[in-house]
Amino acid sequence: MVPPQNPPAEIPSLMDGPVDTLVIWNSHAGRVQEADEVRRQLEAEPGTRLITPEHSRDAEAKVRTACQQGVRRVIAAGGDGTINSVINGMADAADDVVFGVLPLGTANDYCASLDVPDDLDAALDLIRHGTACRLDVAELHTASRSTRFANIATGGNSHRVTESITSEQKQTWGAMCYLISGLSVLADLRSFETSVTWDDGSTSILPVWNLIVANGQTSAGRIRIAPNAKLNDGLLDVVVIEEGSVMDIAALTGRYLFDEYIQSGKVLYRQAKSIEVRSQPVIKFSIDGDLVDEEPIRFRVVPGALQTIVGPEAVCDV
Ligand SMILES: Nc1ncnc2c1ncn2[C@@H]1O[C@H](COP(=O)(O)OP(=O)(O)OP(=O)(O)O)[C@@H](O)[C@H]1O
Repeated sequence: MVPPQNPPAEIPSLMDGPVDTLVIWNSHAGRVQEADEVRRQLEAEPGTRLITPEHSRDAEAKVRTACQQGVRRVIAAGGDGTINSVINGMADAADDVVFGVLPLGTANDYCASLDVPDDLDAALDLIRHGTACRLDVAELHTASRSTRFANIATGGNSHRVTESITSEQKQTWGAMCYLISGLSVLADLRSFETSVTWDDGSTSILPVWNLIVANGQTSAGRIRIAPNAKLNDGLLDVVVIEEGSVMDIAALTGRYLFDEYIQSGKVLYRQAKSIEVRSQPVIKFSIDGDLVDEEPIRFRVVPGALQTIVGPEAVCDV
């Protein structure tokens, strides 16, 4: 990665101050069993407080309080679900509070875009010595709720893949569980008559199999679903897979095929600052297993929302 446009922020040292760093440790995350040693190291860092909330809403509340009390950085130790709980808790944090990730999740798709290494020692090293860039987050709004997400929301048939995966399957199969579950959904694909209103006011009406709203590039176990997505371009990448052929079906589960398929132009791929979606029947959207089934549903990007620790090959616009 070429150096970022904005000069990288200095990351507060773990050695600074009495309550410097809050770590949200998700003991339900897929790889948490491998992480005892890293946990010991983090707990021994001066100025670091590690907590293990039982639910994402507890985590969000704890992060919000810590930010109000002046914490200087917050680390999500978990997968994409943990990351979302932390970034929601950081929504009103001061501009200079730094966000980082220790990838304890099953797939950790957002970390692929951040270029946070899977190896936990290397990831801890990045937290200690890496640089931070101001990155976008995505926001979802319906009449009854608003929430932020870091990576990707998937609607249509694809949400049924993540919905059907249990934590036991994640522990047993790792990222492979997404492929196994994807194959089981193929027998029963549904079409959704969908209207997408874009930020320029135009509307597309389409028979949709899947609709993906992406901030990061990969989903469902590192499938590169939004290859043009950049983490600080101030845009969401919208990928619409229309009802189609057997090739479309293969594209839903084929890791490499999907890349080729997107590039073949058979998929509607567009970037926007915001979109509004309505459909018949209602498309349920999943944000890492958190289900939203209310319409209309509006997505928008929050440009430069979070000072985030990134690796050298992060997919940032420079
Ligand atoms: N901050 C949190 N603290 C405790 N539990 C959480 C938190 N965030 C999410 N959870 C719960 O833990 C489960 C697993 O979380 P997470 O998504 O972070 O890991 P994963 O599913 O193993 O990884 P990935 O989503 O990257 O494949 C979630 O489905 C949710 O029930």
